[in-house]
Amino acid sequence: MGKVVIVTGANSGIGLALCERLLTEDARLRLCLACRNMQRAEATRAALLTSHSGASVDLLHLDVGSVRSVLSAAREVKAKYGRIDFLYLNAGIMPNPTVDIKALFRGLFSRNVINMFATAEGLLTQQDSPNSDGLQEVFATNLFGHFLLIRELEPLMCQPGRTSRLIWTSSSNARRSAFSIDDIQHRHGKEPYSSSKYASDMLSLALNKHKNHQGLFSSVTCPGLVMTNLTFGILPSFFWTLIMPIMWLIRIFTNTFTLTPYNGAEALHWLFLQKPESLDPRAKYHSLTSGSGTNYTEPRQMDIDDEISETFYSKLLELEKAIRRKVSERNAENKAYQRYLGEVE
Ligand SMILES: NC(=O)C1=CN([C@@H]2O[C@H](COP(=O)(O)OP(=O)(O)OC[C@H]3O[C@@H](n4cnc5c(N)ncnc54)[C@H](OP(=O)(O)O)[C@@H]3O)[C@@H](O)[C@H]2O)C=CC1
Ligand SMILES: CC(C)=CCC[C@@H](C)[C@H]1CC[C@H]2C3=C(CC[C@]12C)[C@@]1(C)CCC(=O)C[C@@H]1CC3
Repeated sequence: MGKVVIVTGANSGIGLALCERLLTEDARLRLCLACRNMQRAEATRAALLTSHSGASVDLLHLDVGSVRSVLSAAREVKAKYGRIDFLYLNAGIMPNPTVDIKALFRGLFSRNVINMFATAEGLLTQQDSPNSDGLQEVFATNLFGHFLLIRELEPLMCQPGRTSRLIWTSSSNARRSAFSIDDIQHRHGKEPYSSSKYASDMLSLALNKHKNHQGLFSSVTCPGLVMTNLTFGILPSFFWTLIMPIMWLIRIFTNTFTLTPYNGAEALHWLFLQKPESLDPRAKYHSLTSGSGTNYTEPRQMDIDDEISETFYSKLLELEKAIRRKVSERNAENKAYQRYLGEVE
């Protein structure tokens, strides 16, 4: 049987390019597109089948930012597949971004310019708010929903005699100083995106420590700067049109400007071809594109403290317990209400 690969956020950008690349790599793949918008997912499936006729492409309804949706999607996966070879944790959001234009101009004339373009350090802030589960939206989508999905699918991914892989789409914007262990959801700061991506780096390390002996391996990737819906949302479209030639020029000097989703998916695709035992759990695998347009993958060490990563993992397990309690209370209330309706009717 072909490998089972699930990709979250598969209907656009890097996720979609990855699906294209995986189907080209392995025609026997059983690919599952996990998306929140089924209309867009259907269109994506049709497009993939046009270029890869005969491929096996399933759809899964998953809003990774909603606890209820994650639990129901996980039930569907468990009923449908006997195994999962790869789970790509790719869906992500950056709501209400603001670019500090002054800092951008200052940065342009400083020695830090390359680092600024590679990481957006000091340039970007976002506004976040709580969702209907009471979790901060960015944390819920970029991190916690994926964590809950992993927890739900652990029985399928930790089977004797088999290995399963988790591959996160992190970012060069992930920064230790944006994350606080006392505010893991980033309720009080202005860099929820950076915090959530740093959180995924730490979680990956902790998962390797706790799950490698059960055959579950986790890796972190950075796609570089890619022009997708997410990045187009950062600045007005006329601005992007104006600076696009400059972006292609900068790319000659900055290998992190991968720019196209195909290039950005390089490390995600490369990891698909590697044996998990050969990978470094402390490395982030970067998609890079040289000035001449050649794609390659390079591991770079992550700035993570083992103790904080362990504390973070414990905090996530605690939060999971609290959320599950809330869900079962909500279910009990709903059942009681349904019973009451049945009695009065
Ligand atoms: N573009 C870049 O430069 C970089 C991107 N990344 C990361 O790459 C990943 C992919 O983003 P990218 O391709 O750039 O951007 P896109 O906006 O094109 O893709 C994001 C995908 O995530 C999906 N998504 C968002 N929220 C949810 C949700 N609640 N449930 C399910 N799916 C959801 C989107 O679905 P929908 O179409 O319904 O919105 C979309 O398919 C993200 O994690 C992002 O943080 C990392 C570094 C750089
Ligand atoms: C003159 C010129 C080229 C201006 C563009 C400035 C900024 C809009 C970009 C510079 C670095 C970029 C960047 C990202 C978004 C756009 C920039 C801030 C990301 C934050 C996008 C999402 C990520 O995960 C990482 C990217 C790092 C670099």
